[in-house]
Amino acid sequence: MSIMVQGLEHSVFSSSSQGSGSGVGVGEQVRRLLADYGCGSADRVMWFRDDLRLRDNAAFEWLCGGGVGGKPASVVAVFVLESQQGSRPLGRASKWWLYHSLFSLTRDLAQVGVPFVVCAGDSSVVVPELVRQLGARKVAWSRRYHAPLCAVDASVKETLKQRGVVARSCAGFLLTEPWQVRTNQGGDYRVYGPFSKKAMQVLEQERIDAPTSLSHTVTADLSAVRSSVGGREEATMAAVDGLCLLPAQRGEPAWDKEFAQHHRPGEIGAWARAEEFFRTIGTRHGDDGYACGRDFPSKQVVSGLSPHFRFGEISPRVVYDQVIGVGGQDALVFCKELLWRDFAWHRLFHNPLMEVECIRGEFEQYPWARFPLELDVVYRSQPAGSRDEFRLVSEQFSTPGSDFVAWARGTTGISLVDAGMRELWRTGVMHNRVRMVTGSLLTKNLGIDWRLGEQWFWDALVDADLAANPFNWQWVAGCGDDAAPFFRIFNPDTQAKRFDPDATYRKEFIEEFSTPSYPPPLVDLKESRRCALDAYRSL
Ligand SMILES: Cc1cc2nc3c(=O)[nH]c(=O)nc-3n(C[C@H](O)[C@H](O)[C@H](O)COP(=O)(O)OP(=O)(O)OC[C@H]3O[C@@H](n4cnc5c(N)ncnc54)[C@H](O)[C@@H]3O)c2cc1C
Repeated sequence: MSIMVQGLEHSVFSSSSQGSGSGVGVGEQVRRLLADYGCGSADRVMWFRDDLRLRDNAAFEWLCGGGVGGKPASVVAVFVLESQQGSRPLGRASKWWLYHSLFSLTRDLAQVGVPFVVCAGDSSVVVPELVRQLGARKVAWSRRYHAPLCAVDASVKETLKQRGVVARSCAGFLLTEPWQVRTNQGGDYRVYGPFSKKAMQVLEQERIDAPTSLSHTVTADLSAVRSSVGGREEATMAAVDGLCLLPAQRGEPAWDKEFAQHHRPGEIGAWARAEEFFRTIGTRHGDDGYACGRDFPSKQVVSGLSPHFRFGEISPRVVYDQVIGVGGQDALVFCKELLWRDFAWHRLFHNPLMEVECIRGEFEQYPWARFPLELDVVYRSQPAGSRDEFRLVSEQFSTPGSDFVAWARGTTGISLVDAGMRELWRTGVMHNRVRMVTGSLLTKNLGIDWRLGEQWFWDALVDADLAANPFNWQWVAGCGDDAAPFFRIFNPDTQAKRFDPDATYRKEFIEEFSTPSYPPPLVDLKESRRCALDAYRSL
């Protein structure tokens, strides 16, 4: 299928490698696409994926280094919204983020005169074809670590190699690559404690071995880069629009109306947030420091960097080095949190089916409620506050289904859970402690399969991450690697008393907090806890 977008009709390719529904082959589609951008030829191609930044981007730096025969190199950048089998389609909130991040990168690339080709399709076909038509001799990208995506990259590399094109992949998405941190026997880690200890040793060794390469003042020598054709910013913007990443472009209600108040996607936004965090980690200590304060959702002590890491707008190594350099307990605790991200990817690398299968196989027998999740129905249901309409929608579901809608829309009558789910809905993020509490209520008190919660978070989080999301859901449900023991069931009321003692957080997100219109609890916490433990013992 090819669609018409503000005069640019070639940005969405058929998912088939053979051609579009209109019968035009990929080769012809790419030719037209490049014509839209006015791109004739280029020496080099940078394939951007989850590394939407120019600073501290090793692949981009490598590509931009040196010219060709004494002349500056000409570089074309490309981003493909991948549609091939095996790539998990982005959730709605992530699409919102991507839209703005691509705009930001478009502007940054335009400033250095690099044309940025944006399209959708099967990257294993589109990228080699684009390289061929441009006549490029060098291609670079940042590595990724999920098996189906690794397979795509390997196939692209092989195709390019056969044509004599040099393809180089570089690290940059994580602090440590999943195979870098190994047990003394050479195996992978399943427990976080020893993993983080070893990972910190690896990072320290890298710092000793190559101190200058980690200074992070190096950015690509952009003066050596000149586009042979000049930037076509408008063409890129039209192509980004053509991807239909925003709810309004798909005719959905404006669930994103508050997002821009909370987030600034893109490299500049990532640095603004990081610099603010670098200032606070060195100046706030004790109860208000990161180590203690990070568990309190109303204290603004966490970094808020997760969506920026997710889209690679800032490198985790820059942040790690800067924070560890501050010294002290708060800095150390933060760096260890950052290593949970690496651990999740380490586990996904060794368990590519983590999103669909319980790591601890016996949990497949747990009697969790499962039902087909129709996210559109949840989106159409009324937000909190309109109970009558909400009931109308939930009547379409079985009891567990309607419980799920109540959970997703923040109308369970359990205040910390409702505040978290409404925070997620309104802002696209949720505080970590509240993610744990909401996940526990869904899987243990409401008895609903963790995979349904994972899907909702995948759709609603701007930081939805291929590894961190299923990894943490399995952690909460008790069936994952180094997971919370099943019998440790969070009591949301006790958690609220402890971490939101004056209800500041709950009042921020629940307008009708403590009023008669706030619903009664959907579930008896004690009784449901007892049922969950009985079911667990029967495994
Ligand atoms: C059920 C559930 C689902 C989650 N889904 C995601 C997800 O899809 N994407 C995601 O990035 N995080 C996820 N997390 C982890 C965590 O909640 C977020 O990383 C954190 O809330 C982001 O806020 P921050 O950047 O202010 O964190 P900070 O406290 O400032 O931490 C710094 C960074 O460390 C990393 N980090 C911290 N905790 C974790 C963790 N438990 N697992 C992995 N990385 C961590 C993140 O990259 C984060 O940005 C999930 C947690 C739970 C319990």
